[in-house]
Amino acid sequence: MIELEQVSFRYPEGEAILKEVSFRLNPEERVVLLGANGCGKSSLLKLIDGLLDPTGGEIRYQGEALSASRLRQREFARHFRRDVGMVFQSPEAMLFNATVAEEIAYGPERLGMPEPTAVARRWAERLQLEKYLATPPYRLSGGEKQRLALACVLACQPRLLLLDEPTANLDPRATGWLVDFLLDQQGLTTLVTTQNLSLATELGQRALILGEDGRLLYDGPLDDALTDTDLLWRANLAHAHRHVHADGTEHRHVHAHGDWG
Ligand SMILES: Nc1ncnc2c1ncn2[C@@H]1O[C@H](COP(=O)(O)OP(=O)(O)OP(=O)(O)O)[C@@H](O)[C@H]1O
Repeated sequence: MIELEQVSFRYPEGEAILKEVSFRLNPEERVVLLGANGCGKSSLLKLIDGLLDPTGGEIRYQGEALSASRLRQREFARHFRRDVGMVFQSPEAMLFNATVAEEIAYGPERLGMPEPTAVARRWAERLQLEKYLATPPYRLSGGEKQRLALACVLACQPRLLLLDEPTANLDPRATGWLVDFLLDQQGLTTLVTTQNLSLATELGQRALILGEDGRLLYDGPLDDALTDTDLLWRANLAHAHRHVHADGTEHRHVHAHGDWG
């Protein structure tokens, strides 16, 4: 469905963020993207969403190279934008309409889907936002904004869904809803970033782990990655802390993030 070949990226005047990253997402795969803060996960999702252009290598969507110039071509842009949806880590970045109802209806309307107002109402209900339909998005709480951002993207029925830390602001009920929703979807490919390794297992079976040097450290079964302390340590996804015993002796424990036992 989407293929990255030796993709490198740097922001203008910045250091290299991603170095020769290659992988392929197959239709209906559920993949979790893991890595320490600042290693380039959000940048990678933005590259796949066509919002940034690689500085090296190539990204292909259904066999066609993705680039700024290709995305200026109306037919391709329409088809790509219809198929691919992304929810940003900071939901504010994508909320700009006057009301929640208009915000959710915006995407379906632009894509020419039938009855965008009814679609917006339905998604507001699913994400328990119906009482805010006439409210400006900026008045919502952090978790409500996150649910609204999800509603906006899901209402467009994407085939490839890119979610950047989608549960960071969500309470357990909304997190459970999202996990169940994603499990129930047929024909959907998902790439999700999370710092919560306990939740990761609910979001995918395959893990991509980015190292702090911008290279892909691991591509394989999530379960295997989560039991590989050395790998997690190298990716800075594990932490160590001291245990002091009653007799005064000490020793260090290594834990994966999200597992503070
Ligand atoms: N617009 C930008 N211009 C320049 N540098 C940027 C920009 N956006 C991000 N960066 C830098 O790129 C690096 C990777 O950022 P990115 O947001 O992709 O990391 P991340 O893995 O998603 O981090 P986190 O887990 O903290 O969300 C960081 O060092 C960041 O400071």
